[in-house]
Amino acid sequence: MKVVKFGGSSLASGEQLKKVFQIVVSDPERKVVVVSAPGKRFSDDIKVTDLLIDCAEKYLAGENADKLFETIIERYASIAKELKISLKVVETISNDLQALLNGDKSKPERYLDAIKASGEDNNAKLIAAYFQHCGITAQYVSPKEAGLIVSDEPGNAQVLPESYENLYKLRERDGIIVFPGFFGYNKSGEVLTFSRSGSDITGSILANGVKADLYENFTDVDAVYSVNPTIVQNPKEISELTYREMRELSYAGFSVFHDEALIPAFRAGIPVNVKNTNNPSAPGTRIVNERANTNGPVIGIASDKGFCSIYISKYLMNREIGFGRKLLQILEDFGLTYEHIPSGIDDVTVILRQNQMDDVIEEAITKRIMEELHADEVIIEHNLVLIMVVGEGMRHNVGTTARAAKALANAGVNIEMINQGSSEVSMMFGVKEPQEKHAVRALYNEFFVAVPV
Ligand SMILES: Nc1ncnc2c1ncn2[C@@H]1O[C@H](COP(=O)(O)OP(=O)(O)O)[C@@H](O)[C@H]1O
Ligand SMILES: N[C@@H](CC(=O)OP(=O)(O)O)C(=O)O
Repeated sequence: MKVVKFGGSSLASGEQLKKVFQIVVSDPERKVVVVSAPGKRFSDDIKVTDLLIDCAEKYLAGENADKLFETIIERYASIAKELKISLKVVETISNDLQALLNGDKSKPERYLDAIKASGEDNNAKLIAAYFQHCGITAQYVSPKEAGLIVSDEPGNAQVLPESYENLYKLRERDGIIVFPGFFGYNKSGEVLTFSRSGSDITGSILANGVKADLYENFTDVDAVYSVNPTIVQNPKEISELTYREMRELSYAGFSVFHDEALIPAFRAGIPVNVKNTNNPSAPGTRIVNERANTNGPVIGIASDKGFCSIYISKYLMNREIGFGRKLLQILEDFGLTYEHIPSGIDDVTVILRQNQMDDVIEEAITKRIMEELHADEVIIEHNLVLIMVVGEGMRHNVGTTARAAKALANAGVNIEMINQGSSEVSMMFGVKEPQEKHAVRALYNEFFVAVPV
């Protein structure tokens, strides 16, 4: 049995849905189909999820959102018209969304999650109707009915272990199951979404739950490329990579597959195959436990914006018991999560996602670190990009860091921070935002284009 997930780009129009149908029926093993909300039809288009967020925020602010509502319903209606299916399903979608928008707003985060989730939920209903219209046995299955239970964290839910046993029962159903991605229900029956792009996570959870032989993730590119194709033109395709490599690359910007979507499939030993809806005969990229071929130390280079660093120096920091704990306690008091902590003898840098910070928080943190930890210096820097150079081959290869650092130096890129050693399969460089593309291209050139020395 295979679980197949289609991303928003594969479901953006009726024409795309016809391809999806052909892909599903061409292989009888494709029994569970996980779907996102309609995505972008062209580069300046707006994803339905983004329209829904905008609409919900207008409702919360008491502003008029009639135009947005119409735009959302029109997305579903145009798909239904293109596919020549009954417009009754669109009427149901319209009524459901209106009821949700008029619902309880006393907990805005939960309200927002319910509206966001409706994008996938309604699309799954529409797609099940289309599959039935095409004459196959297909049914929409709600995550509630299937028992996909998640933690109580709006916009960032995590699957709870009991879900897997519940989902195993889906194996007994006849025909194709069309399952909405991106959300589950907490124990009290409230809707909660995963983080953005989280339909990949649903697919992986279902693959684990039904003990699938393969989790196929259909998107709009032929493969996972060794570098973001919007930064380097026609980059090298990756045919096979490990869960570990993919986890690190997707964490650091390979948006083609959600970083949290690896774990459920990995735990059940289910391989993942990233494929192209627009070119389904291409083999795509396989994500597996171990890979055989190691063509050089590096398999991919990823980069992600939006980080800041807190640099703290204090003479004899290395001898002070509890310094790290007290520092992290201060961050915890502000409800902040951190990403990395590279350190020296008398200095430590904490890297955080910048969107958690503002001027007031930064000032308060600096004050507490200076006063409570008696630091000599505290400097907060913004607009950092983290570049991750990843490859299992780095475990055995000497000199990869030197090659990377030299390539960056030759390209005139100033390295703000290096973190190497904690992970055996990656090294990380911090650079300033304007140097991102330049730095990524220099590294790509070193490891994939130039002849290695
Ligand atoms: N290394 C990479 N390999 C392939 N695609 C990448 C990579 N990094 C970023 N991407 C982007 O990810 C996109 C696919 O992800 P996404 O837009 O979320 O698709 P979907 O709509 O199928 O969920 C590609 O179109 C590409 O622009
Ligand atoms: N629609 C949701 C979830 C998702 O996975 O979407 P996509 O498959 O288009 O990345 C989002 O935009 O976040």
